[in-house]
Amino acid sequence: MTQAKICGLTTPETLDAALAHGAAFVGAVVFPRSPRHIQPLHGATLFERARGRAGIVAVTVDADDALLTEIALILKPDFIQLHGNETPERGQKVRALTGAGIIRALPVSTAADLEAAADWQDVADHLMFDARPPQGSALPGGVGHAFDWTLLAGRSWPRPWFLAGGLNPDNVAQAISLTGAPLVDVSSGVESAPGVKDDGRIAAFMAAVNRS
Ligand SMILES: O=C(O)c1ccccc1N[C@@H]1O[C@H](COP(=O)(O)O)[C@@H](O)[C@H]1O
Repeated sequence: MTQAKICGLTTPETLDAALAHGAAFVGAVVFPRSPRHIQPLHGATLFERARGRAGIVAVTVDADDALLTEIALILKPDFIQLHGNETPERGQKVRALTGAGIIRALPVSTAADLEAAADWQDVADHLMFDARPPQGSALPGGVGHAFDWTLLAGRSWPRPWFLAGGLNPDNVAQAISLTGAPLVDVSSGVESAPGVKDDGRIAAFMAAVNRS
């Protein structure tokens, strides 16, 4: 059965909705340019209710050691999601520095982009295939952009993997059926406006995943 991560949660109500509907992972985005940005201290208070009920993921973009240390000590995530230009060597260092598991987001627009997965097989606990954002995008993720899911059809990967990018309650069942994704990740597709999560859309997304 496919499991889901609901990302970019910023309120107790929407975090509770994600947990109540069975999200296996919940994400806090620590990236000031994002409309979903949360300070580690605020995130620690908010996400404590999820501890032991879902994997807590801190989404970071080329974060420096000082920020990663703050996240590790204060938010205490189960996983750090690397969503920037981090190398596998940097991934090893982030694991050692934070003690958290590693989710590596890989931007995809063509079949060649999938080859980067091999570089991460000894470093990442989970891979995440996310759409490469359109040129000029202010964010490397969370923009509701999808890639050609058929690129993943029939492929297998050395690590459990997430499908991300442009998923929503109306298309997630088709995305799972085409790709066989064991894990899916969503942010803007369960919002009513950028950064504003919607309980009803979270419920509908989870229902579609749970039916798949
Ligand atoms: O959500 C963000 O604001 C964000 C910022 C910086 C890096 C990653 C971000 N989000 C990640 O992107 C995926 C896909 O987003 P969407 O569903 O297409 O909106 C999201 O789930 C996060 O993991």
